[in-house]
This record gives sequence, structure tokens and C-alpha cells, in this order.
Amino acid sequence: MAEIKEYQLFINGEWKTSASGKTIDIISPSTEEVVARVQNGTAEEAIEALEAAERAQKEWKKLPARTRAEYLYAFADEIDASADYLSKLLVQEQGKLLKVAKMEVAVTGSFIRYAAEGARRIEGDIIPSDNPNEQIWIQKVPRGVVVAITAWNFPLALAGRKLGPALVAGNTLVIKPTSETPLATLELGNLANKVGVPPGVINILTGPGRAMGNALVESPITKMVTMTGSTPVGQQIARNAAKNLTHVQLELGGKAPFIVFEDADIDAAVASALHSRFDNCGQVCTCNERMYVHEAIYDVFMEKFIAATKALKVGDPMLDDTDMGPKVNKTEVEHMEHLVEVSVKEGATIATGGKRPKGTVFEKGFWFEPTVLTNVTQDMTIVHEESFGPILPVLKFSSFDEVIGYANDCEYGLAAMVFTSNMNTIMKCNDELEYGEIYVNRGHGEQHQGFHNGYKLSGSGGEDGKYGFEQYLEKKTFYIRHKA
Ligand SMILES: NC(=O)C1=CN([C@@H]2O[C@H](COP(=O)(O)OP(=O)(O)OC[C@H]3O[C@@H](n4cnc5c(N)ncnc54)[C@H](OP(=O)(O)O)[C@@H]3O)[C@@H](O)[C@H]2O)C=CC1
Ligand SMILES: O=C(O)[C@@H](O)[C@@H]1OC[C@H](O)[C@H]1O
Repeated sequence: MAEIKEYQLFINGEWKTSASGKTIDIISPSTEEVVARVQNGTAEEAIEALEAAERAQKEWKKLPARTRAEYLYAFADEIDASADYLSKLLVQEQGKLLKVAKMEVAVTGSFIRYAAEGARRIEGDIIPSDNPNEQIWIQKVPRGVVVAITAWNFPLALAGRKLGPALVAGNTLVIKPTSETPLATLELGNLANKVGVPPGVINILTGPGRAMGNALVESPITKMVTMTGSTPVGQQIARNAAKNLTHVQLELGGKAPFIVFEDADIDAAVASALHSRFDNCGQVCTCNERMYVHEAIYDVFMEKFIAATKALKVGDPMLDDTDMGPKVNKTEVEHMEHLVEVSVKEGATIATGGKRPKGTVFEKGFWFEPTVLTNVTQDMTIVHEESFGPILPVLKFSSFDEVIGYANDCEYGLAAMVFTSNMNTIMKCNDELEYGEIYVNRGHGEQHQGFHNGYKLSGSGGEDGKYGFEQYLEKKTFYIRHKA
């Protein structure tokens, strides 16, 4: 048995053991082995990190943005150079496929580089005043100390997505990764020191969200909270942040509809529906969570789709030919079993999957079969509750208005996917679908220059691109009068 590495808290450029004397075991989703231990940090250590970030920000904000960007480019280079180690760590802690983990590491560096490229585009305004001999200046300035709280599905990429814009804007950062998958994120502390990021600019803490997270969110030192995670936790964070009216940016749950119109390219739609549901074992916020197929093509489409689902290879995420790994933990698998049980009770049929796979490979670990449910009706639980796993309910529809009504009958509003060859249908979908991100004739997958923006209970503020970057800046207005 390999030695179990114990990680520490990263505060003010140094590693320290928590005063709590307690640690959290990090479990491999594939084998259930303890792969590492992290500190169960205290609320006091949250304040210590915030104070370090506050001190560091006084000098960090004075650096030219271009200089801050140089640190970020070097940081991204170090992430790329550590790709092999970081990707294997992601497989160990989250169970994602090695090939997906490699993409996640690459995307992390890419998020950071994209943010660094914005260093020379922090633009303000000069506006003519109504008064003579006067100008109005609106300047973009950093907020101060930013707290980043991340989810377990893409822990490193989610950290990079927030770290890049936060730092290039002149803020400093305290990151609290989820207790499920903190390892790759913690490694960023070593890389920050390696490239000479000044102490206190980046701090990384571990500890349960309720204790450590609450302390970070409720402190008046915190000037912004950017969080990715579930809607209930996002709502709790918004309530806690309200105490100081702290700016909050939330990327939360989703229940993306995948709509296949009768004039869709069926093979392209099958392929996109498959990867948009089963990527990362269905643990992507923009996943195809419910699929609507026009009745005219339903039989042809479903024959192809179910065959492709049955062909997916579930197994060791380290192997190149594996299509799907395990869920992140035992609770998530039990949630899958519960959703299937409720769906069947409500009248759904299991077309394929629906249970834990059998075999020696699956004796340990948190495995669940790729599952397709048919004979599903719009009122069923599975059509409304996020599964965030490899379960896909499929419904028939007969008209545009019917399917738009089904798609919008949802408390979430993050992503939607539409397959049709008719431009008029595309434009009507763009007008009528109540979602912040709509993919047309392709599966899910954001790009940095877009805007990842959840409506309704999917979030608030949005992330990525120039609009996401704006979240990390405050505005300061000057009325400047001069002698005639
Ligand atoms: N919109 C998007 O871009 C994305 C959304 N998601 C959503 O995230 C969910 C799955 O991720 P998961 O990690 O389980 O989400 P959770 O909401 O359970 O946790 C998210 C983060 O919040 C922390 N946290 C928990 N309670 C508090 C609190 N009171 N104050 C501050 N922080 C707290 C958690 O810490 P700890 O775990 O240590 O308790 C974790 O770091 C799904 O609903 C999915 O849809 C996931 C990825 C992207
Ligand atoms: O958070 C998610 O689930 C997605 O936004 C995912 O996170 C990082 C990747 O770039 C996205 O696909």
C-alpha cells in the first residue's frame, strides 16, 4: 500500500497543519481506498487566510495588470508541466477518465491564460459632464478579497476558471475546494510558490462547507464569493453573504432538455445526446438531463441511441478504452438507485441499465450502469429533479409548442440542446427557451469567450468571457472639475 499523503492548509504562501487536529480522508471512487488526507480546517483558519489575502491585496492591486498577467502565464505553464501528475490525482480523487482528466488539466491552464489575456482590457469610461470644465471618469477597480468555492465534478478547472479572472483584476483569493475532491486544487499552492506568486495572493483551505465555508462567506473581509455547486448550497451562501451585502456569483444546478426535432440529423443527434449525458459519468452541470424526441423519428432514433448506450464500456478510468467511470461517492450511487426506483414506481420503463454493474471490477467502487428510461411522462420526478448522473429519461413530443412548454417547465435554466435543420425552428427556440446557454446542433461544452450563465435556480451573475470577468471588478466614479 502506497504511503497516504497528508495535505496541509495553504495560507500566506506556507503549508500548515490545522489546529483542529482532524483530517478528512479522500476516497478513490474506483477502489474505495483512502488515497490521501486533507486538513479539517477551522473557522479561525478561514479568518487567518482572509487576513493574509487582505494584506497581500494592498500590494497586488498596485501591480500593473500586465505584471499580474505574467504571474498567471507562468502559473499556467507550470500547470501544463504538471499535467501527468495532476491528471492522475484527478482520477484518484474524482474517478474521472484519465483522458478527461488530462483535458481538465489543459482547460485549467487555458482558463487562466484566457483571463491573463484580459489584462490590457480593464477599460473604464470618460463621460462629458453637464457642468462646464468638468469630466466624469468611471474606473474599473478590484473588489478586494475573493472567496472561491468549488464543486467536485471538475475541481481543478473550476478553480482555474475563478483564479484567473480574480487575480488579473487585482483581487486576492481564498479557495475552498469541496471536501470530496480537493487534491489537485491543493497542488496549485506548490505551483504558486514555484512561480513566485507573492504570499497571500492565493490561499487554499479544506474543511466542510458548513463550517469553513460559512466562516469565509460571512466575514466582512470577503468582498466577493464565487461558488459552483448545488442550488440549495448556493441559496445558503446567498443568505449568508447578505449579512454584509457581499457580491455573489453562483453557478448552480441544471436540468438541461435535449430536443430532437423531426428534421434533425439523427446520427449527429444520437452521438451528441450520448456524450452530453454520459460524459464524466453524467456529472456535468450542462448534461443532457432529459431528452425529447419528435414522435415521427422516435423509433429510429431510440433504436440507435439505446444500442449506442448499451455499447458504452464502464470500468477502470485509467484505461484508454473505458467510456465511463464511477460516480464520485456512495451517496451519489444511492441517489441513482433512488431515482430509478421512483421512476419505475411512477410508470417509467428501464430500456437499459438501471442498477449497479456486476463483476469483479465492480466489487469495490461507486459504479452505476448507463441508464435510459422510456414511457416517461412530464409529471415524473426524474423529469424535474437533477440526477447529475448517468440516467436519461426520454419523452416523445408532437409539436413545437408542446416541447417548448415541456422544456421550460423547469425550476432550472442553465443549458438546453436543440437538433433541427430548420433555421426558423432554431430562431424560435432561441426566442422561447428560458435558458442562459443554448447549444444548437451540437452537444454541451462551453468556451472561455462565451458566457456560462444560469437563469432561475441555476445561478446568478454568470461566469466566463468578458461578462464573467466584469464580476471581479468594482466601478469607481469621479466628477473632476478644473479651472477654466
Ligand atoms: N453551474 C455549474 O457550472 C455547475 C454546477 N454544479 C452543480 O454542483 C452540484 C454538485 O456539486 P457538489 O460539490 O455536490 O455541490 P455542493 O453544493 O454540495 O458543494 C459545493 C461547494 O459548496 C461548499 N459548501 C457546502 N455548504 C456550504 C456553506 N454553507 N457555505 C459555503 N460553502 C458550502 C461545499 O463544500 P464541502 O463539499 O466541503 O461541504 C463545496 O465546496 C450539482 O448540483 C451540479 O449541478 C457542478 C458543476 C458546475
Ligand atoms: O462545471 C461544469 O460542469 C462545466 O462547466 C465544466 O466545468 C469545467 C469544464 O470546462 C466544463 O465543461
